[in-house]
Amino acid sequence: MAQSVLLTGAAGRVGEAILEGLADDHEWRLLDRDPPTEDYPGEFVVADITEEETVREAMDGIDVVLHLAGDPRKTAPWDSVLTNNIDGTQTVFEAAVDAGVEKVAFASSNHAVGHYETEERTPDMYRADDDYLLDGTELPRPGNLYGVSKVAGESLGRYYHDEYGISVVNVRIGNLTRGHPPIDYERGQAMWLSYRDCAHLFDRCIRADYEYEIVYGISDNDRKYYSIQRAKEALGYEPRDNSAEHD
Ligand SMILES: NC(=O)C1=CN([C@@H]2O[C@H](COP(=O)(O)OP(=O)(O)OC[C@H]3O[C@@H](n4cnc5c(N)ncnc54)[C@H](O)[C@@H]3O)[C@@H](O)[C@H]2O)C=CC1
Ligand SMILES: O=C1O[C@H](COP(=O)(O)O)[C@@H](O)[C@H](O)[C@H]1O
Repeated sequence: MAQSVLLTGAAGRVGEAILEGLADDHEWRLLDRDPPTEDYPGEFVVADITEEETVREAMDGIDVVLHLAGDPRKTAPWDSVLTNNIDGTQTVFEAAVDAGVEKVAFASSNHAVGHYETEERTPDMYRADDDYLLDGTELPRPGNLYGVSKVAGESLGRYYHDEYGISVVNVRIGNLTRGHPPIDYERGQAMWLSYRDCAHLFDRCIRADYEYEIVYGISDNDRKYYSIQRAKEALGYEPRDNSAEHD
């Protein structure tokens, strides 16, 4: 069944992948501080996610929020992640709960666990014959301040779920690229997320029933150090791509 979905950060790359795959499948309200540069489905709200009143208005009639808006740079400075990623995410959750939204899918990141990639483990853990695997039950171990902001977003989701019952899924996205995996970059190949698997994964976030989840958002790569088992079990994720098929 089609759902009424608010997509924040709609003008970005992940938003592009989602809309390419799902434009006709749901009723869309798109939000971004940048105006659209291409055709888009539904309506488009040009706003900053830290503008509380506008975010509240954008929640009206919404079933599911896909919250992507934020500073995606792994080198992002603290003032930017504090404003855009932490304060903005709190504004989105607060407005979602008050509006009676059923589910929020939060774009978390591999960088929430970046410091598991120790000198001793790398580069072996990026290779298919290594069995090191993170499954989402491990404690966060952010690799930079951007990663800290993603852990904060996951924690905000935990609080809003436990306090108000809203369903929350945190998708620790790997490395999204169009068409083929990153070239000459073993780490990026191990955490590749194709455009069509990205759209399918967020479709499952919209449609599946869950309480509070942390899943890894990568394709079914032969080389992987993130498990996709929880995404399969909790969401019904069935990826079709594999970075090893692009060598
Ligand atoms: N692209 C990737 O491989 C990965 C992306 N992510 C996360 O996914 C989300 C989307 O990332 P991308 O699409 O790659 O980044 P992007 O930079 O292409 O898109 C982000 C969008 O959010 C908007 N935005 C940023 N701050 C905003 C604010 N305060 N108010 C309203 N809009 C705002 C920007 O205008 C931009 O259109 C981010 O939260 C990022 O951290 C996580 C892991 C990997
Ligand atoms: O969280 C993110 O991760 C991806 C992949 O990380 P990288 O260390 O391989 O660059 C990155 O491309 C994206 O911009 C970022 O938001």
